[in-house]
Amino acid sequence: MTETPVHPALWPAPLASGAVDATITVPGSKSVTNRGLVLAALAAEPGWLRRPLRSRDTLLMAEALRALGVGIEETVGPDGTGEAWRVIPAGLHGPATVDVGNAGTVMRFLPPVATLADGPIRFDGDPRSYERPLGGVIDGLRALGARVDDDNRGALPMTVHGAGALEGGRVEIDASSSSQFVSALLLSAPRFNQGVEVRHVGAKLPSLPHIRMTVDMLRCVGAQVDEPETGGEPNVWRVSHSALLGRDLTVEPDLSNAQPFLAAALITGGTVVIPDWPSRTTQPGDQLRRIFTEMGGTCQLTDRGLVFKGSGRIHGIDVDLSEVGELTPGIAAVAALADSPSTLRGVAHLRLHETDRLAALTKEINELGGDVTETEDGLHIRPRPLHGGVFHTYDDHRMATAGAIIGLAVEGVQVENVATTAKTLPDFPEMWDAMLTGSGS
Ligand SMILES: O=C(O)C1=C[C@@H](OP(=O)(O)O)[C@@H](O)[C@H](O)C1
Ligand SMILES: C=C(OP(=O)(O)O)C(=O)O
Repeated sequence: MTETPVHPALWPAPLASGAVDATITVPGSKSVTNRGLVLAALAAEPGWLRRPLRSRDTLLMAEALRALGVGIEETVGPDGTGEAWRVIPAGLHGPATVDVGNAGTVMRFLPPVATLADGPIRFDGDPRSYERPLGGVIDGLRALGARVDDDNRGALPMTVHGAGALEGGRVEIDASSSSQFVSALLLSAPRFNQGVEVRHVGAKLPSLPHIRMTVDMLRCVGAQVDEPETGGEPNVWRVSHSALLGRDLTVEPDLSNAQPFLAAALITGGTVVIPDWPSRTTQPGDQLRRIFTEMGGTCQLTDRGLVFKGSGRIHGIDVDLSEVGELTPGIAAVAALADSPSTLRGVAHLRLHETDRLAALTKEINELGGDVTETEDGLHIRPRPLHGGVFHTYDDHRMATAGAIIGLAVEGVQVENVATTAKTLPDFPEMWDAMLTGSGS
């Protein structure tokens, strides 16, 4: 047998030697951390963000807010335990430049904030950020009274000419390509002179839990929000003009980043405990309890956290993932190892995520011997025996963790650029090793 060549940029994904048995402390949620930073920056008084995620996406958000004049001090919490960020709001100033990297939350949530600054804010980012949809935010802000120069028409790079205030009011947008358009306009709306009424006019709206998260977090800092789920008009959200409170917020663990570890329990017939799994949350990752149970696991919320066990069998699944699109790469990886076919639906918008995730998953799983076809809005996955090879990641953190999941069960998988996991989980390779050697936290 010839040895698989090892390339420095290739990470040999460890093969599981048996059932995993580990407790994994998962760092804070990206989505909660970045919303928390924006809301704290817009508040009328200082606030705390405890157990924030420190990763590329959240450090870019913090750096951008600092560039606009906000104070963000990294420190230990008021009771001396754990890491915390003290956020000190200030008048927002331009000129400034914001690097969005490839963070959807930064490129969408910050342009509305920039309209409140007193000068031009230039937005730029990774090459992929130029291809990700932003039109709903740009057109929405223009309709609300902002001046935006988008040389790339509806995409980055662009300049928001902050005028120190924004009129706000009613706006219609099509958010079918990203729920983040709605979240973006709502998050800054308490600071618009007239607040906002956002009406989504597209055929579908992905990632609804993330919009619920926006509404919940706005209410938590004192904002007045009317929304469809508490008796409001369908597809319409209203946020009133008001001052925001500076709060002391503890960030929940990132349940979407718990996914690869839960998948490891499922694949190896082992047990993984995730401490501090919230009993009530808007995070889409909470739906893993249902999805991975249907795929063969069992789970229980206990005092120790979520206890998830694999049964040694992995079943295929037919599931609409439109609410939880960011879970698709991890589910596809597990489905490729299942005992029956899977159909993943409702995720056409993933073609414009960090990479075209539907094309990337199809190509990379098939190159390992799999049988995946793209549909109009998802994937058909027919499990076949897989073999080793390079799993390319296209600068997509969730492709890297998907490759690691497959590598648990397939010898010789090498994940290209595993460092891309730094977007939301910088310590992933170390955490993965610790899980497999039984030295998990
Ligand atoms: O608001 C958020 O924090 C997010 C919303 C979703 O975006 P899309 O609606 O663009 O899929 C999700 O995929 C992304 O990872 C995080
Ligand atoms: C889609 C994702 O990220 P972003 O916030 O960049 O849209 C993701 O994390 O899966």
